[in-house]
Amino acid sequence: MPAQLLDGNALARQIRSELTTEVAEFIENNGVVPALAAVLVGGDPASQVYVRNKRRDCEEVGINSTLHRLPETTTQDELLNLIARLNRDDAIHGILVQLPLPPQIDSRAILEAVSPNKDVDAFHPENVGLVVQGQPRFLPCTPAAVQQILVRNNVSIAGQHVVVVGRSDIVGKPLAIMLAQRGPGADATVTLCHSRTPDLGAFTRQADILVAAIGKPKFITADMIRPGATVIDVGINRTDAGLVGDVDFEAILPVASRITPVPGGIGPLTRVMLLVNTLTAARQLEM
Ligand SMILES: Nc1nc2c(c(=O)[nH]1)N[C@@H](CN(C=O)c1ccc(C(=O)N[C@@H](CCC(=O)O)C(=O)O)cc1)CN2
Repeated sequence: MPAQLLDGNALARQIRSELTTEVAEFIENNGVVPALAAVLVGGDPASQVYVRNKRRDCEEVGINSTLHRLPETTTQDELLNLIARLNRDDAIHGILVQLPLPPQIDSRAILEAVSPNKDVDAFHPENVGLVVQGQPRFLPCTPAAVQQILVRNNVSIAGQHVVVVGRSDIVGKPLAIMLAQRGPGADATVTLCHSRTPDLGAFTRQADILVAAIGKPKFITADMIRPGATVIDVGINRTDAGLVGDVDFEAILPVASRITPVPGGIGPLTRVMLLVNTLTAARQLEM
């Protein structure tokens, strides 16, 4: 039997509908509309699509969004000035700086300049530290999307062996920590693999749940999957053949028990988690 598709689009729709109610209640109780400021530097076509979609999602659930579009030549100081202004603006609850930033800008310095209370991507070191300590203010969006797709599809995590391939600051590292935490949606045994892991297949074949977050098209092949495993594909690679994930979807379909598609898997849920964090930020700031 082919693997069950874990449909990120359908789940994202469901969570947006839940959020629409929660946002309306928040507005009624506080007389304030949650607001996200999106910062887009340069003309990267994919980033433009992601930001446009994030703003459309905001509109759907009743969150205000503003777009700060800066040219490719923006300097570090210009961007820092904008962020300082958004930090001070009481009408803004969440700040999103779309990555990647142009090479003249030190991304780390920019992400550290965002007020931790408005850091709805959870990239600020203070928020990373809180995630590590199991006391998150916000959960990072893509790792939270992976956790939600598992939890909401009743995939057992506790006691399962999760193998995460990819050690990025945005996905692999925080996800490994979140799934290994004590508590609901976690309690997994986690192995974090990366480009220097020898005999990667020997690790991935032990996975009850395999998460691919390497950024290489179709890198995970069918022989690397334990029959019956759940496969979560975080990759979004633009190739001549279109948008493909990090796993060889067609070949893995008959081997896995569940799999996320690309597109339509983790991507749309990542955007939903930004909405969740923006509402959380508004609740915390308007308390
Ligand atoms: N500030 C941030 N920058 C970036 C992040 C992030 O979480 N915060 N992650 C990625 C890009 N990203 C979010 O910004 C993102 C990528 C893709 C999708 C998505 O919905 N993908 C769709 C396909 C859309 C398409 O046609 O390209 C899907 O998978 O179905 C959402 C968010 C880097 N930057």
